[in-house]
Amino acid sequence: MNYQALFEQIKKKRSFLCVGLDSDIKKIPAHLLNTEDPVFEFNKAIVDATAEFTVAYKPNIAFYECLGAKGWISLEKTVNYIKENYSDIFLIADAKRGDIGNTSKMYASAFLENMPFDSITVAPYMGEDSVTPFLEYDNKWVILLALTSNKGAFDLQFFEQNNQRLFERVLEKSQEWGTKENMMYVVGATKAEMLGDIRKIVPEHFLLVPGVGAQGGSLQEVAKYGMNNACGLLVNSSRGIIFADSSEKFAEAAKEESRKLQEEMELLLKEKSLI
Ligand SMILES: O=c1ccn([C@@H]2O[C@H](COP(=O)(O)O)[C@@H](O)[C@H]2O)c(=O)[nH]1
Repeated sequence: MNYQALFEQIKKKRSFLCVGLDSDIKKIPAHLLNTEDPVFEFNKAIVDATAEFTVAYKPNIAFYECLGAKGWISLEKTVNYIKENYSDIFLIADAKRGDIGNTSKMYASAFLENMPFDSITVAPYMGEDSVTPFLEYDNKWVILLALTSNKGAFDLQFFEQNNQRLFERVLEKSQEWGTKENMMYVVGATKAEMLGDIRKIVPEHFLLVPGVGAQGGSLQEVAKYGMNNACGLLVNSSRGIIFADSSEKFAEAAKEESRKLQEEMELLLKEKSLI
């Protein structure tokens, strides 16, 4: 999916919601645990309930790889199900990979070639040769960690030299590697006040913004400082949607939570005259 197609999807759905499939086996409703593949059954129900309100899904790979081979099978079934049934939805592998070039190539092949992901999150700290192998695929995206939502972001990402903070250096330097057509950045919703500074460096790029919902970030603040003329935002909520309820009604609850976020997003898109 290219930049314009993603913006078209946002306008069509009146939403810039990304639902995070952090499908922790320990939190999956009990009645699903005696099915053959509880994680897949859970994801399928969540996807069917939320697809009308969302433009992207983001399985966090940790919740699958921790289950070994079984987890990889659940992940593969999930992403194939989404691509087969909701082909317009943007798929993000939240894998946070990046290694020497030779190894990054293998990670890129795993997620962008052998699985139908549109994008993968990548850690930038090994530099250009660790990132560019992910950029070799047409219509696929790298989502580079820039300013993360967690407390530990203050340990390194605000380190300043020559009046430039490390996350700003990441934003600036990486523009030599990719473009707004194949690179996005992760910026945590918990640091929405930094979005003004971030937009000075990357005014047009899409930003993947986790941290609303369970981490307490504000959707309104994110839109206020981060929205651009193509929306330029994919705002993720994982636990706040998928674990809104732990009973047999979990999918209805997820639908309701994603509907609420979509309705707020519709208002924000209207305020900016994008729809
Ligand atoms: O800075 C970051 C980068 C990634 N994440 C991931 O996003 C989701 C957030 O989940 P919630 O349940 O909505 O808090 C999760 O997969 C994180 O690993 C992030 O939160 N912050």
